[in-house]
Amino acid sequence: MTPKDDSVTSGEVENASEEQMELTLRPQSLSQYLGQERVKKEMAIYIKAAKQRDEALDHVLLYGPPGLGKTTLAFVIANELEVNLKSTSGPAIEKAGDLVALLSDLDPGDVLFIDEIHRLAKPVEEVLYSAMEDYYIDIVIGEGQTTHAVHVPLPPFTLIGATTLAGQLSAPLRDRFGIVEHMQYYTVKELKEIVERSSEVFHTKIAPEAAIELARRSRGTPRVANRLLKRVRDFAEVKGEDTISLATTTYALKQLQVDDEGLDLTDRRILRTMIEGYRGGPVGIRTLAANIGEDIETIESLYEPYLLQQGFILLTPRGRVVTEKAYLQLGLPIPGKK
Ligand SMILES: Nc1ncnc2c1ncn2[C@@H]1O[C@H](COP(=O)(O)OP(=O)(O)OP(=O)(O)O)[C@@H](O)[C@H]1O
Ligand SMILES: [Mg+2]
Repeated sequence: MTPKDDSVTSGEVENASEEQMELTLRPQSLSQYLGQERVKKEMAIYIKAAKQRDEALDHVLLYGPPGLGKTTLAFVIANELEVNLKSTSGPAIEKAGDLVALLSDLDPGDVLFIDEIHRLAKPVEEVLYSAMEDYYIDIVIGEGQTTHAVHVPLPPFTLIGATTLAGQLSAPLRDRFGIVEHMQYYTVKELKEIVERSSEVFHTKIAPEAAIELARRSRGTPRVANRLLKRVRDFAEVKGEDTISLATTTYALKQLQVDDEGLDLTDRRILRTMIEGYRGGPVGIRTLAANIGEDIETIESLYEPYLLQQGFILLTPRGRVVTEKAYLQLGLPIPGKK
């Protein structure tokens, strides 16, 4: 089996139909946006203050693992500010000129959303510094003898940057965000509400205990919860159930190879490789990535944070090590214990 086959709980968007699903399910306002209570409370205050002063909201950096709702929140913020949002991503802005075009097209107070902001090209990032700090850009036009600098003033705007790897952001860029919000994994209770809201949107019914089970096994991630819900709904439909039951949910999750802690094949492969190949670690990220055939960024942004948060692995100065909980989860004997 290739690593891509087990993407059922990966946080990344799989295809166009999933993107469509996300659009339909996306909350529009802060009140519809479930969970992330601390982030919401802070943002509500900053948004209100900016509106009262009739100023652009300070620049916002949203960071956290994939599928936790960073893009969704950026759109919600723009809605709440009652401004337009232009959306792009780090790798999509190839030249400084592309950024200038985007920025000069904004109306005062508008939001520019840059996803994967840690992947901006350096020259583009440098242009962003003065744009963020003082709302202007200096660009050089022409070649050789005819070059001259042009000073382009910009409308006051809000940059919302999203990243799964805040550690890869340069200090000067990071420092220019007045508001930095760390997105947390959702609680089971919050995910249950998300599952219930999504099933309403899908016009399906789900038993409360089935919703809890899905929530428990969704790696704290709304995108995963929605995706599992969709698959479980298929199983229920084929069985002719009109309300998704707990039994069908458990059965479907088993077929999808999602275990009782919400770990998928890749999670388990990571733990197994560390245990069987490296006596539980420490293992460096490169070694691990090469062994399981995933790229480093995916392991660092997607798999590792959840395994850490759930206490299956620990980070030590010499690399990651597995904990006893990992042995127990895989049903393997703990070394040195009878
Ligand atoms: N707070 C929430 N309440 C309800 N649904 C949510 C919430 N956050 C996210 N979702 C759902 O999860 C989906 C994924 O969220 P989103 O695309 O915003 O994640 P992301 O953090 O931007 O992920 P990535 O890092 O991969 O870009 C959304 O389409 C939405 O349906
Ligand atoms: Mg996103």
